[in-house]
Amino acid sequence: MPRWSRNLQRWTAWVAFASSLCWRAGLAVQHIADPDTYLEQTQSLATVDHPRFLQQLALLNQEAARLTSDQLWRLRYSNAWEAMYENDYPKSEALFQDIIRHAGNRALADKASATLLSQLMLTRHYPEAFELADRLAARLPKVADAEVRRSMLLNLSQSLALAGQIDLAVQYARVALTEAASGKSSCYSAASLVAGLSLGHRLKLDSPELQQAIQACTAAKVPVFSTDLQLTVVDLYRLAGQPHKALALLDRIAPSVEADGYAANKLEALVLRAQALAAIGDDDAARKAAQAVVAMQKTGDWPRDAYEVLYRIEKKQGHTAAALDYYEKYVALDKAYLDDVNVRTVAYETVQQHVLLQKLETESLSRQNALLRMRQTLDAKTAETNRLYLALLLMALVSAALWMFRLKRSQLRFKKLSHLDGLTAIFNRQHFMSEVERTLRLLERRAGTACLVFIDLDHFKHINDTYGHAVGDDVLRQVVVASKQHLRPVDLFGRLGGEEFGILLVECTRTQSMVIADRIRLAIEETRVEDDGVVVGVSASAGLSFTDACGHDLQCLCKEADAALYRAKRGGRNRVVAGAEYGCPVEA
Ligand SMILES: Nc1nc2c(ncn2[C@@H]2O[C@H](COP(=O)(O)OP(=O)(O)OP(=O)(O)O)[C@@H](O)[C@H]2O)c(=O)[nH]1
Repeated sequence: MPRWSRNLQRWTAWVAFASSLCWRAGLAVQHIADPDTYLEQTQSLATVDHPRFLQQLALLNQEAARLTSDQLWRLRYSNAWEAMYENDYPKSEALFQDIIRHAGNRALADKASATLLSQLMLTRHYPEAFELADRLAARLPKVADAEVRRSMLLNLSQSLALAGQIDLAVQYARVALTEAASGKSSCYSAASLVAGLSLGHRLKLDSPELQQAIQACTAAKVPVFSTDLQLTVVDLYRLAGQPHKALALLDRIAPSVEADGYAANKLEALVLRAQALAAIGDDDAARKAAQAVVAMQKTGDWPRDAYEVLYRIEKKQGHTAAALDYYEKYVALDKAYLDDVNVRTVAYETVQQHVLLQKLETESLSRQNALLRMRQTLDAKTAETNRLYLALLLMALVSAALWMFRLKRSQLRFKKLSHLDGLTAIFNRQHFMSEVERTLRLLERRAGTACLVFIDLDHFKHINDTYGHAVGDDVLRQVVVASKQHLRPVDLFGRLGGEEFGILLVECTRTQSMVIADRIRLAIEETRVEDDGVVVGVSASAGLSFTDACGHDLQCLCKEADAALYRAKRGGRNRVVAGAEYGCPVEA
């Protein structure tokens, strides 16, 4: 079994370690003159000089009142890191979450997210870890800070490798390696790449990635990582069935393992030694090494592999009871390991399904929104079209009403014109007669009186013949104007034809009618029309008939008025003659 796959705790521990080492170590600062520098310098001491880190952190917490809001958030990050270091995971998680949600400092929130991811993996909170990994992966393209990016890339690589996503894990590690700016960061990134390849069973003794990582970590003087990579080589010898080479290398790096004082490497070296010794048949030495491992740690992957070595040795030597005891212990720890692998895989798959579902829901929601927006646009367009139709309808209605109004007006005008004489604009014969008839009917009902007057211009032919037809027309118009001046609105006035006119004087006695008719005659006589300096005059004869003689019979009235007119002409013209009173015409 490759060492990376059996050793989650070991890997997560050094990823966190690598993340913390990213912070530049500087000179010691004894007092807080510049809080920004002091904060940065304190965090850089976290792994290189932990007691001093604690001392400075305490001072910073004492002086918290002097810090700005942003400095307080950075102090909170150091407090969270310390809580994580002390295995107070609930406290560190609460602090990291608070920074992620409320710090308002994007770079600090990203840094906290990356560190929290490493903690969630370490504490086996896989669903939360993979959800956070998903968010970090989405956030990664927007992260500009090189150190925060590397921390995110390393943690993503680790968590994805442990979820069985080797391709992605290797890809993230390669990106981190490409972006590595310093010797140390090259070492961490190259080591991460080796870890990913090893977990995916893709690492060989001659893999260039392994040589590159060893060189990078040796050059950068990161002994813990150099030793760790040498242990990887030992493991590859073991897997390749070369236990002697494995033991030789273990002997060579033993001083470094001791000098580093890194417990995980010590345990790893012991397990590998036990396995190699067992492989060459040195059971006693193998037993001793394996027992040293279980003495140091009771649970986890190292004791599991140690128990396996012990079980095989006891079995080989026929110590059935001891073999069974070790076997049970080995199986229990192996089951725990396999369970953990399953939990990781299921957690990763569940998170991916959840993310997919969320994406689908978001897509479906955005589709619904688009549909809603289209519907709203359509509704707005329909409303606009309806308004347009309404406006058009209104315009059509107004136009129709206007057209009808004009039609009616012109109809009325035509009707009025059809009632009038074209030359003089008084009633024409037909309308005059019908109006006289209607008025007589009204008068008859209330026993009113009326006088019908027929007027005929004298020798009008002579005027036409002498001065022309146009002068004759002028004379006709002037005669009408002069006559109208002696009529009331209630009286009816019409042109009966040629130079002949009719008047109905309403509610007039015989005497009053005679007076009015004579005034009209005089007015006509006084009418003058000028033509090229020549003054043209005219006279008229009139015949009257009365309702007191004819009753309200139009025919009788016409006949009597006509007869009276005839008599006026015969009598010498330019005069008014009344119709018979009981048949006797009276001459005015
Ligand atoms: N200028 C003009 N002349 C008209 C019009 N209508 C009829 N006349 C003329 O009026 C004249 C009427 O002539 P007559 O019927 O002989 O009557 P008169 O000449 O007036 O003679 P007495 O009625 O007997 O006095 C004719 O010459 C017609 O041509 C018109 O609208 N305009």
